[in-house]
Order: sequence, then C-alpha cells, then structure tokens
Amino acid sequence: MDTILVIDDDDQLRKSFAKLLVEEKYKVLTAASGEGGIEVVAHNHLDLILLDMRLPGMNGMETFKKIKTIDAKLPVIIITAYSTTDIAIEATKLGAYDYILKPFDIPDMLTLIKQAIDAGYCMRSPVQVDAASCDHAGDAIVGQSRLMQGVYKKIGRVSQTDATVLIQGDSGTGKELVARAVYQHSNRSDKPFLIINCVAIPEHLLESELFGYEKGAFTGATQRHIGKIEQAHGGTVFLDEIGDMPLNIQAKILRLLQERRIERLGGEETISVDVRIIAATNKHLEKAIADGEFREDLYFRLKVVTIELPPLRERREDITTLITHYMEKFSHELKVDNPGIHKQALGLLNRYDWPGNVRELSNMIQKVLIFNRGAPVSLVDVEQILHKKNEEGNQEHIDSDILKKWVWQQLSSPSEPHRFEDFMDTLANIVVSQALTFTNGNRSQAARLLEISRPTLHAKMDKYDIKFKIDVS
Ligand SMILES: Nc1ncnc2c1ncn2[C@@H]1O[C@H](COP(=O)(O)OP(=O)(O)OP(=O)(O)O)[C@@H](O)[C@H]1O
Repeated sequence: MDTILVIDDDDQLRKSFAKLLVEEKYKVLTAASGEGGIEVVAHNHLDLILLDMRLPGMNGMETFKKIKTIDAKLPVIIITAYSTTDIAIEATKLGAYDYILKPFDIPDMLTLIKQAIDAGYCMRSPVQVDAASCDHAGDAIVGQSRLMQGVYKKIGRVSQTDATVLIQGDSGTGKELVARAVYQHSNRSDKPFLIINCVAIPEHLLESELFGYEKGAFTGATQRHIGKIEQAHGGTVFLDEIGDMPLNIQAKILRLLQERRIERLGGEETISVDVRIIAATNKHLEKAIADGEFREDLYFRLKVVTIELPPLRERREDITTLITHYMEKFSHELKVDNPGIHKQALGLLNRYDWPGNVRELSNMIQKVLIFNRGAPVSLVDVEQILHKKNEEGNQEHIDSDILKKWVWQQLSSPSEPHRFEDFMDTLANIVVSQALTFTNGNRSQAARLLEISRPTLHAKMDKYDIKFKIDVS
C-alpha cells in the first residue's frame, strides 16, 4: 500500500484529502505544518507528499527544500493557490514532480498522484539485473540465457558513461526495465529520472510536456510551465516509444542532443540543460527513416550505444525461470500460497512462441493464478488460456455478430442515442461491471484483469455509477 503525506494547515482540507485517499486504498499521514511534515518524512517510508505552499511558520518552499535534503527522490506535488503559483513553479524547477492549482478536479488529482508515485517508484525502486528471481517487492530483469548475458554486459558498460542509449526490442521485452537499470547504475542515480511515453501523451501536449511553455504561449497557458527536460536537469530522461515522436519534436530533441539547449514554447530565452537521454522503441527505425517518419540525423545521434532486447522465443531457456519468478511474485501479491505448476503445463508454455514477450507471460501467470484460486496450474488451465487466445479470432467473430446486431438496432431506432461516445459508454459499463462480478467485487483484481490502474477503475465506476457491496481488496 502506498503512503501519502498531506502537509496542509487547513483542517478541513486535510480531512477531505485523507478520506478521499483512504477510499483509494492509500495509507495517509497528515501534518498541519512544515515542521510537523519534516518530522514525518524523517521517520517514515513515504511514496508521495502533497504539500500546500502557504503554511504558517516554515513556509512551503522552505519545507520543500528541507524534504529534498532528507529524500531527494521522494515525489512532491505542490498544492497552490493562484497567488503562490510563482513559488510553485520555482519548486518544480528544483525537482517537485508537479503543482496543482486550487480548486482542483479530483479525477485529475488522482491521475497526477498515480503518475507521481509511479515516477518515484521508477527512480527509487532498484531493478535487479541478471536475476534468477527477486524479492517480492522489487523488480528484476530475470533470465540467464546467453543473449541476456550480453544485455547485462552492455548495461554494465554504458551505465557509467554519459552516452545517449537507444534500447530496441519488440513490445514487452523489458525496454523500460533496462532503462531504469541503466539509470540506477549510472553516476546520475541520485538525480531525477523522468519517463516520457511519446505515444501515451497526445501529440499537441507532448511538446509542452517536454519543453515547457511561457505564459501566453497558447490559449490556456495562464502560467509558465516547466517541462520535464528542464525538470530533470542533472538527471536522466527516458523517451519511450521515440519511434512515434512527431518530426517537429524530433528536431528539438536533436538540438538538445547537439547543443544541450532548449527553449520553452513561446519563450525567447535559451536554457542550457544537462540531461542524459535514454530512448527506446519497438519500431524498425531504419524503415521509419526510409518512410520519412524518422530523422536520420537524430537516429545517428541516438544510436551511439544501442541495446537490443531479444524476443522471448529466441531465448527459450529463460521461460521456466520467468514462470517460476512470476508464480512466486503474484502468489505473494494475491496473498495465496504458490500453487505450483504441473510439468506438462510447463512444457506447453516452453513451446509457446510468446508474441507479447515477457509482458504476455507475466499477464498470463497473473490471470491463471486469479482463475485457479489456489489450485495447481494444470495442462488444461494453460491449454484453455492458450486455446482462448488462438480462438480469439473466432470468438471475436461470434461476439461481433451479436454486437453488430445491437448497434444496428440502435441505429435503426430514432429514439435511441446514436452518438459514438454513448455506444462506447455502454460497452465500457458492461466491461467494468462484468470484471467486478467476475472478481466478486474485488477492485484490485478487477483492475488487474482489465490491465488498468485502480484509480482508473474507480473513475469508471463513478462515471457509470457501478456499485459493489462486496469488496475484499
Ligand atoms: N527480463 C525480464 N524479467 C522480468 N520481467 C520482465 C523482463 N522483461 C520484461 N519484464 C516485465 O514485462 C513487462 C513489460 O516490460 P517493459 O514495460 O519493460 O517492456 P517494453 O519493452 O518497454 O514494452 P513496450 O515496448 O510495450 O513499452 C513489465 O511488467 C516488466 O517488468
């Protein structure tokens, strides 16, 4: 359970925050002053701090600086009123994760909290390299095949340099894990590590997210905003899915790599930044260059050092180790005894091609443990899951016939809503409700099954007014 400290002198606000966050299954500690907050930071393991800027006694900025001296990597979200935004911006320059203006939207706040905790986790939680397995809490790059030994050697060699690194490999092969390992073994490991997923952020926001903007740069830019690259000064930025980065932003990244400078959107000042770039892609960049989608000059800059991650089917000797590792890890998380796996089931999984690589393997183990509820994993269980995958084409065909009929009926009826969003809402409502029914109301398991976060699941339950009384999570 992640622990959040709320530092705010407003009793009412502290109480409402605590109530909201406890409902979201966070552990919450509170402090009414900067001094009190620092005491808590010094004596507890925390995952995030929500810090109000306006505090009696030691003010928000002083408190923030003190927190950073105690734990430089602990993510802090600044809560600010309009009048203290300038100070909040200063704090983001000094490494606060972000700031949020009062009054704020709760779903936005919960999303930001989740992002900040994830970012803190990636920075602070060590990735064990060359592992046979790992303790349950941490992450590990598991696998001792010859190909993975080559990867570990490269991680070791490049980490201590400041060279730009390009990590290439199919989806689910562990590129993000490797990026974290490179960062953690580097000379910059005590400085920030920020991840930008170039596909997850809408194109029109990506540029401002990376480079920041000045007040008035575009409609809605009411305040200066510090971008992630400037925020990571002295540290490392991981550009995930760089193969999908729009060409105009590629040009700016090239300039950053050549001149170590950036400009905020709408700004005239050129800012020197010292960041190490680690980039990753599952795209074939040479083809993207031939198709005019990726700049060749940027490619040459990026590929100073490359790490190639092999697909799982090319290192089959790691499959059993990975299965053992994930059986242990998820049994622990699901609080069940590791049920074990039959030899024949293991054999089948060793012969399977794993197109989704380690991510597919880990999802499969997680699902089979949830479905089995403590019973050993048999050949039939594994066959059923793999069979379902193979049959997915057919299944989709049957399901899509029913769906098509329903959509047709709706479209034919003048009284039914026809908006695309309404169709999607109806479907989403059914999916979330079914997942909760399936897991007997256990929200953590439902979120896991749907591969969404708990806050996202909760937001959807709120949106569709889905209520479940039984929640054993
Ligand atoms: N060698 C490995 N050992 C243990 N877990 C692994 C390994 N490789 C990947 N994983 C796990 O598989 C999942 C996917 O890994 P990751 O996100 O690093 O892949 P990726 O290559 O970045 O994928 P994508 O291109 O889709 O972003 C994660 O849960 C990660 O912990």
